[in-house]
Amino acid sequence: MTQLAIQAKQLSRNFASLKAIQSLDLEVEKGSIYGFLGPNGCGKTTAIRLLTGLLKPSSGDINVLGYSLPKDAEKLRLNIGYMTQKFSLYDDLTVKENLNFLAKIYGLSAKVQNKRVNELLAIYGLDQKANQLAGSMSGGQRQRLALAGAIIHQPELLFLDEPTSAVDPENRRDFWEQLFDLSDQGTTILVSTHYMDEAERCHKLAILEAGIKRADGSPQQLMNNMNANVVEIVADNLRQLKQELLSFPQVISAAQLGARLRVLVNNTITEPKAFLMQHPMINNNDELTLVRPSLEDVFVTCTGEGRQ
Ligand SMILES: Nc1ncnc2c1ncn2[C@@H]1O[C@H](COP(=O)(O)OP(=O)(O)OP(=O)(O)O)[C@@H](O)[C@H]1O
Repeated sequence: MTQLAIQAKQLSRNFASLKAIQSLDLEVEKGSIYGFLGPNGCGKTTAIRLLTGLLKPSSGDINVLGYSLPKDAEKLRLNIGYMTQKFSLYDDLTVKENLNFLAKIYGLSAKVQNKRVNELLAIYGLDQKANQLAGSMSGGQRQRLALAGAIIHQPELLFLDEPTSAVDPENRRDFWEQLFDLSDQGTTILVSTHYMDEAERCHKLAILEAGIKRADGSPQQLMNNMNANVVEIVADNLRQLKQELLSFPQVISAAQLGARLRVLVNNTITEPKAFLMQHPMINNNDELTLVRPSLEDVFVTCTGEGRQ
């Protein structure tokens, strides 16, 4: 039987009349990397704060690592790590002082603290920067320090809220390698993102929109279960063609990618290429190819992002 690190049932949180999270059901398996994918304001941070016990739900049940929240939030605290969007670092402390400070907060003994801090400085390539003020470091270095701080006490479960928003693609790639290392060592990771490529790296993910879970599963399951087929068209006058195609109710979205138009056609249409060929703006010389769906296509089909 799969063991769950996180289970939430019918979880909701309102801020006055705003429904930030609505009836969220969630299951995160131990040892997995689980993603929350969604645009700004969809409720990712609110969901994470509920699951860490920092915020009380308006209704619903939460169980994290066997603790019932919000009742057992204090007991849960030592078993989780939380890297916030703003990387909660002390800019006027050095790299090493930041880690030592966090080690003390988590109650590490002096001997363990020294060993753990040196180990983390080495793992995250910060040993040469140990005495530099955190405030003077680059985005990538700050991110690595924030991660080191979040796992100083070797938590079983790690929450990361948009951890790569402030770093370049190379640092993002390296950061994900570090997450896979932690996952291999048994840490369960819940990470929020608005990047499709990051979501694709997760074992499973939930797509959130306006506080509602629109879909969940592994990236492959989500792509297999999509309710649309994807056709790429190479033709003249793609901008006008796009507008024309969007007037068909069967066309979920059309997006220009350089010289191609990527069109999502509802799968109630069994022959999507033949269906599109009927349009007077498409002629026999134009190239129409049925292509594999991407996670972005899934996102577009299950949220309101499509028809614009
Ligand atoms: N403490 C609060 N008081 C009132 N409204 C809040 C509070 N916290 C969040 N919200 C609102 O709840 C909604 C969800 O916000 P949340 O920060 O969870 O989204 P998000 O997906 O994490 O977005 P972002 O990536 O921009 O942080 C937003 O409309 C936000 O304004």
